[in-house]
Amino acid sequence: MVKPKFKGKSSINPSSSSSNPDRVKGAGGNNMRDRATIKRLNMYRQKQRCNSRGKVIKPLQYQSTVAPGTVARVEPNIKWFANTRVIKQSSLQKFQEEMNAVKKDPYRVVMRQSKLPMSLLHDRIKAHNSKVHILDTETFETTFGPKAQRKRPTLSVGELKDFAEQAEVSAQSYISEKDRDLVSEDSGVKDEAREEIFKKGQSKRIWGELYKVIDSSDVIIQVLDARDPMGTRSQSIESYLKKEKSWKHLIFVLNKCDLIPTWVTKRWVAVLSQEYPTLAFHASLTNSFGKGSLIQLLRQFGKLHSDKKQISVGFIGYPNVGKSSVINTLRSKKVCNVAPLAGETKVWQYITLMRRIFLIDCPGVVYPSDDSETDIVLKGVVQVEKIRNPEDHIGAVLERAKAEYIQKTYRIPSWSSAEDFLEKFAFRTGKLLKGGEPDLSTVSKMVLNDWQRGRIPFFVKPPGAQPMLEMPEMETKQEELGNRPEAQDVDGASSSQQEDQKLLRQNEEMQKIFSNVKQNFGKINVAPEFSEEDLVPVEIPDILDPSWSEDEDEQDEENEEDEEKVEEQIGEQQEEESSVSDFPTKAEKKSTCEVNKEMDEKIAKLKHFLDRAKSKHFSAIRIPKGLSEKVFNETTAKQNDAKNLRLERAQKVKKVGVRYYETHNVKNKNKTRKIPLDGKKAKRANTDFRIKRVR
Ligand SMILES: Nc1nc2c(ncn2[C@@H]2O[C@H](COP(=O)(O)OP(=O)(O)OP(=O)(O)O)[C@@H](O)[C@H]2O)c(=O)[nH]1
Repeated sequence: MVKPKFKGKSSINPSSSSSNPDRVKGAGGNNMRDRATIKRLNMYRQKQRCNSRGKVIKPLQYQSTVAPGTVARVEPNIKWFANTRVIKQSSLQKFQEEMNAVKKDPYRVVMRQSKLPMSLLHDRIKAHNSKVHILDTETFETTFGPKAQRKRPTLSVGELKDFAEQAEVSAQSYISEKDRDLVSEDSGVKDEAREEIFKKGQSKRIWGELYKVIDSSDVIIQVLDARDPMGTRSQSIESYLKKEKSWKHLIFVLNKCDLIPTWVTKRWVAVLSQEYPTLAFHASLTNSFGKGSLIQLLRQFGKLHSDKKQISVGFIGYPNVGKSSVINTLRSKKVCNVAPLAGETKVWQYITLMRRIFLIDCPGVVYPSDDSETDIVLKGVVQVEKIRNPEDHIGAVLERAKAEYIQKTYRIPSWSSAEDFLEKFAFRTGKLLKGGEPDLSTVSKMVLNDWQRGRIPFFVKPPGAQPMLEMPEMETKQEELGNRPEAQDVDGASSSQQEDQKLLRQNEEMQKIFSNVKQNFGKINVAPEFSEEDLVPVEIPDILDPSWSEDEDEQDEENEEDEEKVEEQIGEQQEEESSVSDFPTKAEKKSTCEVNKEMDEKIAKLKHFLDRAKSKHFSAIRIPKGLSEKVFNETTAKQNDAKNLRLERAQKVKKVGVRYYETHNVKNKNKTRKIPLDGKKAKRANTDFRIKRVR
């Protein structure tokens, strides 16, 4: 039977176009759009068609369901309000006041912010974004009622005369250079566009990396260069963290403390601690300072976040301040690439410190500032090799560093200008071009390299803050908290009080963490030799007081244990057994043999450090008095022993030699050996020689 032919229009579109939802599967390859996507795309693509009089003749797909001209309304849905809760005005006010107080305190932390209605707080801070809360300040009666009082603008002056005086004063103090809105005539001369190298560390990519690190970290460590902490500090990032990510802990690490006098380190730590907890640090695999304290601090942070599986610690900061070096020091091995060139770290990097603590290295970021090209170069952001006119920046070096240090470092007694200095230096080092011209560019690069690597002693003087040894602020805060009524009335605590107490406990823990961290700055091995003037004799009782040193020793032991744990834990997690063996176990520590061996190693390390420092033209090394005496006494004793031994041995050797040559009448042993004797003769001579010896 013949099948009747279908005469009507088929509802299935046989086209294989990518906009056809009915097309045969596989027509567009494996990556075909699904039916829903095609329908959605078609919906976007459609256009309504109108006739010449503007009447819609082909409405849009969903337009056809409602008659043209109908006012449609979106159906309200209960789901829109699912996440809201109503609270009283007084509760809101209480929350805002108390939370604000906690947020302003750098030593207190609000935990689990995502579970709190923090937006209510932000709403109040950003007043310009929020609605005007008239009812907060004015009652209905006073604003709208029959007794309404007209709101007056608040002026700082009462009379027109005062107002005119104020205007005059402000006109006198006006500085046109600081006026950003000042419209000036185009003189046709413009500043030359900055070279690309001076924009290093400012790219979108680097900022992206920074924000990734901030987002992923629970604790953020801002590494600062001890020589210029304020110049390498970013207050904009700090305020960003305070505003947007205030639940993250921010601490400062003052690195490269070995390049500045100890009293300066102490002052800077005191100054910076007033804003954020600050630790002094010297990053080095063999000779570090502050490693134990930092590890201890991080472990305490780990305990504070016991509800989390692990915590991440992000290291942010200016390029070349030593972020990667600090991480390497904490891990006691080279896990991050380190170089005296800025921009060595290109992308963020995760490193395991312990099973529960991860470190994140971040590329160096240059924060927006008014720094000149010279400032940028001297802060170590630009690679010296890439600078086109290095001699332009030498004047600033000679200005910033004391003439005394320059004289000592380069052995040039005097100079009249930067060019004169460079010429003298070029002649002294023999850096000359064809025809005996001094190679100013090469010597300038040498000076800039020395500056960036800390070979020219330099530091920015700290503001005259009093050394704050015991962090009195912490103590007062502790007292305040202790005196709060909530803290004392524990028994009748309701659920909100319990929350308060939990917060209080966390705060107390935080304070305990910082109060446990004490640093003995006297243990920093300051490398450059500073003049008497720079080594201001500031009284540093904790360095000279023996009890302090004992404390520190104890802490050091604890820290060593910490390090053991770090290594053990890493060893368990990763298969890096070799690093574990670097640290002796307690059983090993007990054997005197091992202790001696350790001491020998330490002495060798110190000697090695001294040699290296000398080879780098450091004119002297400052080692803490107690330590240096101990180590050098031992070294001298050892050297004396070795000398005695050598002498004894030499005498013995001499005796044998004397007897041999005396008895056998051989004038020169070597000569006898060197005489070319062929065949049997040589053999016989040797045999004779042996026989003679035996006899
Ligand atoms: N004297 C001294 N030099 C240090 C110290 N820490 C780091 N350095 C040196 O500073 C230079 C830069 O160190 P890095 O660890 O690469 O610095 P970074 O901050 O990671 O640099 P970027 O990769 O540019 O972000 C290296 O030459 C280090 O040897 C320190 O405590 N003392």
